[in-house]
Amino acid sequence: MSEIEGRAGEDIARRLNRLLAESGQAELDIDIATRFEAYLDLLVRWNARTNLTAIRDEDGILRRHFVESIACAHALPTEIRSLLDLGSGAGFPGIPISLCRPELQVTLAESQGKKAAFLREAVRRLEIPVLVHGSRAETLGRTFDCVALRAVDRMEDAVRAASALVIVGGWLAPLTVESEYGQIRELAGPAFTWNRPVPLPGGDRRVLLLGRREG
Ligand SMILES: C[S@@+](CC[C@H](N)C(=O)[O-])C[C@H]1O[C@@H](n2cnc3c(N)ncnc32)[C@H](O)[C@@H]1O
Repeated sequence: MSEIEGRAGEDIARRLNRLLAESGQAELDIDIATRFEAYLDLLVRWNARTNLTAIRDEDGILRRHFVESIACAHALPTEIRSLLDLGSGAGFPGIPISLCRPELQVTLAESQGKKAAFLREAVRRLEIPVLVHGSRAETLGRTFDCVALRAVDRMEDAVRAASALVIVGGWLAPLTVESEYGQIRELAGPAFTWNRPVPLPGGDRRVLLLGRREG
């Protein structure tokens, strides 16, 4: 077993905490880290027969999906109470956010039926207070304190849809690459003012953008 795959005898919860420490983040309480282990197990098993995420190996999922989503969870404003993950796919970043920020009412919007079925099963197994909306986010009929989005195809449509679902005084939170900052600002429009981008772990100039809706 290579160093990248994990140290011999190291369980997933400990491996996740080691990766978090290596990326400068606080380690998770062992009960939360163990729930991430259950999530990983479910995801890998479903992904073997349903195309939930192109990243299929445990180490890739831990590094690319879990560590980045956990960093996002801790960087989101503390005052928010409701959060929508628009285009959640296999649950990123919404499920890690719910595990790390249990005070939040999290909604996952995912329009593909198989992915939404996976999300419902994950929410049931992990016993997290998360609502799964198995349709397009635009049909939700309500707004949120924060709308996060990550790797959603057709960025123009996604950013416009996400912007419209943020309450006045709330936050638009795209996880993206630094080079897309200008385009996202433009798409969100003049109602938003933007904080300095928050660097995300893992390289590739990945950032969390935080735009506050002023009107
Ligand atoms: C490439 S996946 C990314 C998933 C996840 N956010 C991630 O970072 O791994 C994008 C997902 O967004 C979903 N999607 C795109 N637009 C959507 C919308 N308006 N409402 C709900 N789901 C949407 C697609 O069905 C797809 O599963």
